Amino acid sequence: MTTSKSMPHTARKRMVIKLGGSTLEGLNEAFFDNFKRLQESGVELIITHGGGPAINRELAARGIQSHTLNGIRVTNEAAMKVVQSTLIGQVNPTLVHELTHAGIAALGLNGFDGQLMVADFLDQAIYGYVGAIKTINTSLLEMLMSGGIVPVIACVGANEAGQALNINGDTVASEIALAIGADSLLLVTDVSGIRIQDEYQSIATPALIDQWTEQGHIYGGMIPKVQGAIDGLRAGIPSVQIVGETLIGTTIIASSKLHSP
Ligand SMILES: Nc1ncnc2c1ncn2[C@@H]1O[C@H](COP(=O)(O)OP(=O)(O)O)[C@@H](O)[C@H]1O
Ligand SMILES: CC(=O)N[C@@H](CCC(=O)OP(=O)(O)O)C(=O)O
Repeated sequence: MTTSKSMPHTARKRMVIKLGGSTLEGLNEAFFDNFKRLQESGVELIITHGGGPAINRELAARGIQSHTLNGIRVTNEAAMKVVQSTLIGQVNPTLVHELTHAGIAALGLNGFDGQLMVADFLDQAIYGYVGAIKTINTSLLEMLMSGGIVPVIACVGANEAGQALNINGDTVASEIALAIGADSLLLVTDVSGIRIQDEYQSIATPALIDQWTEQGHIYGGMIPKVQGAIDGLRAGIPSVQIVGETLIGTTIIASSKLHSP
């Protein structure tokens, strides 16, 4: 991905928080209050979100088949329309409303808005209408954050021809975090981190994650999450965590950090 890389930012901390579709419907006021407190303590926030369960419901209601490959939805033209209308038309405004209700100035966005996420087909023959991000309009995000507005980003990209492309929410989160030079990335999901043989792991390294994935302990929707986490970490995001609604979970650290004295 190339990106209109942001200028080095001020001393304010920046955090990207991705809310998984699996959690969105169960989040309460206390959860959103955490965000308000973070913002009040001077942290600049960007929220990104998925919406897998809501998309599944809409697809089922219309009798449209879809399946996933390594946690990525193989998206045909009909499914793409449903993904676009569900994420942008339903999930995003609901979340913006909840944040507004918690006293946070929030603005809903998707890849079309201000060319926020320009994408190409990832591999049309395999995945159909799935996008890979080419550029991110970081200036737009900078402008909003400097005005105290929290961007709330739906994971729909647009190609140069104006075709909507479906991008996994975890991928969007890590790419946005990288592009704006976030100090930390939080992937909030319906489990308290990575669970291996019934035990939640408080720490994971890329090497362990590779091993767990090969052994089949990490599968489905956890795959793009750990992939986004590792890619982000390797590209320079200082802290990446996969957490549940209590915001406690697995911290992923580079192996070198684990072994350094
Ligand atoms: N090792 C693992 N630890 C925890 N969850 C895992 C693991 N492997 C696969 N999963 C699955 O990943 C799911 C989270 O991914 P997903 O459903 O896509 O969530 P989200 O909507 O938050 O992105 C968990 O609910 C669980 O079913
Ligand atoms: C390409 C791809 O996989 N897109 C995802 C986008 C939504 C998403 O990521 O939602 P979660 O956060 O709930 O997983 C999908 O169609 O389900």
